[in-house]
Amino acid sequence: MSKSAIDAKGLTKEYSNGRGCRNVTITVGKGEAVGFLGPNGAGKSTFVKMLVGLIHPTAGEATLMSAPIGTLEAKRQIGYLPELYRYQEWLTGDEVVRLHGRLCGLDKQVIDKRVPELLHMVGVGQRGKDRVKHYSKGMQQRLGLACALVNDPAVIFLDEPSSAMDPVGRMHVRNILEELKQQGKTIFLNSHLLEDVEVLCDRMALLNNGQVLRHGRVVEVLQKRVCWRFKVGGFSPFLLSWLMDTTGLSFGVITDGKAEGGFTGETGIDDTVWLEAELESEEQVGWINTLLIGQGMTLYEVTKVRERLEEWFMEAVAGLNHRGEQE
Ligand SMILES: Nc1ncnc2c1ncn2[C@@H]1O[C@H](COP(=O)(O)OP(=O)(O)OP(=O)(O)O)[C@@H](O)[C@H]1O
Repeated sequence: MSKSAIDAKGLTKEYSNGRGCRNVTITVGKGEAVGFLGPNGAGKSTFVKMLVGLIHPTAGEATLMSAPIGTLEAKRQIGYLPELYRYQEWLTGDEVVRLHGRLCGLDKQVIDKRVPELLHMVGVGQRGKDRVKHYSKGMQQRLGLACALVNDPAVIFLDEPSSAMDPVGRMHVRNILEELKQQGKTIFLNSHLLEDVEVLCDRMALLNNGQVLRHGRVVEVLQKRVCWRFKVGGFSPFLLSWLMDTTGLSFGVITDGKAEGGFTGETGIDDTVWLEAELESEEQVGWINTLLIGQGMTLYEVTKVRERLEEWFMEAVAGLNHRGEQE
């Protein structure tokens, strides 16, 4: 039995206008969470639609829990929350989830037990008695999550699951996904919320113009660049250029409020600042400390700052020829 939940080889969908998703090869282990990132129009939804069997690939192949995509065997094992899907607005929330349960072939006893539990879990609760036409967009997304989970799937595909939600709703969804991951579910998350990907996902792939540009384990991607911050007193612009010349490193001065007592660079009214630099090794920290103290500065604090996924993303897509939705 394969250890991978998703195994795609050269999966391609070329729409008649030449857009879509090209030659994507990706393996996701059982119980792993993977984040699929990319600018608007990069091909994320297209890739997921192929995996869940909604559209046919024009080339390549893939399996889900060892079953070829598009087959009933594969579909039985997945849950799918499409992006901003509109549910039957004449039904109540409770009826919508029950309908999904029946479409999945669940027994009535299972549906009777599971639907109220799910509505409670996703935060729809008693609003499940209201018609969907009275739901906000965020509430519809909560309902969609309940629908996606009704068959207790092994692999869950979520396309921007909390894009219409307020911050409290987003945190709620993140907690639900963390809980599902702890239960051993495989999660495939398309998201622009990089913080969610950073917190939740083991691995990530970055798509641009339909192709995977970068991929890797989230911790490894984020550990490649490590910045250090030094809080120093007695600072002056002259010392900054001296420091850069001596070390050959580039130092930034943080003045945007992250530092206590920002450096104005003009009058030296407040000479306590945070200096930030990307270092090649931890050994350089001691060397810089010695240099700073040697120049008469007071060293208050040294901290390691991991790169955030958001910064990584901005850097990865900067300067790219991203076609997006343009001609
Ligand atoms: N049915 C279709 N026919 C033709 N082109 C399409 C179709 N669906 C999507 N596209 C195009 O394929 C490309 C990929 O679209 P897709 O929706 O997969 O991107 P995405 O990464 O999910 O974007 P977003 O982040 O905005 O949701 C886009 O250029 C889009 O315009």
